Amino acid sequence: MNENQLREQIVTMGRSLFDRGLTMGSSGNISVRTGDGWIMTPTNVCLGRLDPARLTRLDARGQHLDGDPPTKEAFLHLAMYEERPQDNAIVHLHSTHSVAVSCLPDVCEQDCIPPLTAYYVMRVGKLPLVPYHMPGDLALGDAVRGLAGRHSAVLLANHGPVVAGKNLEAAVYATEELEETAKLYLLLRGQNPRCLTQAQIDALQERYGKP
Ligand SMILES: O=C(CO)COP(=O)(O)O
Ligand SMILES: [Zn+2]
Repeated sequence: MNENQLREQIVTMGRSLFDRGLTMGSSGNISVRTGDGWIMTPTNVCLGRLDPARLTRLDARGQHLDGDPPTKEAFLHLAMYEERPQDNAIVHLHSTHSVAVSCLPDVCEQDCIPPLTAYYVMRVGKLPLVPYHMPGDLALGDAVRGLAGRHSAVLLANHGPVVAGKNLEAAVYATEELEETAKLYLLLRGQNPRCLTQAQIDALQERYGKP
């Protein structure tokens, strides 16, 4: 895809996510890696009403080139890209059920949501919790850097998911799968649901690879 197509794709995906209530107000941000840097959503914009011409462009060193000022979490996206050279897009949302899980007192910090379904295992896998820091806190970058090599998705405590994918479509699919599985997890809490076994997980990863 050329740069204009990537810009249009960010706008289309942002509108779709917002229109379906997957993020609210001016929350969330999206980025894609280009041949010579990144295109990101600007800070304090609604993902449902992005202007392709005003998206932020960063150079290969992460410096602001043009467009509106970048998301306050540009450093967090860059930290994740650094650890995941195979990925070219990142989506961060305040999707309600995922945020709810990130606030639970007894959440497992190594893996916040059990392997309830095949598609969750295929698109997300293990989901570590990143300790709470305020949005824009540079400490989030270090925390994510330590996890992103092994995990394509992380959950920021009391905040929301950050999900990488090989392209924007893949990152959005994984974010949607995460949100729906978080919803299932909350529906099933206290009911001792049957999860996929390790053998079932291994078989999925053998056929479809690790997310
Ligand atoms: O989700 C957000 C902060 O966590 C949104 O921040 P930005 O508007 O700076 O992208
Ligand atoms: Zn956020």
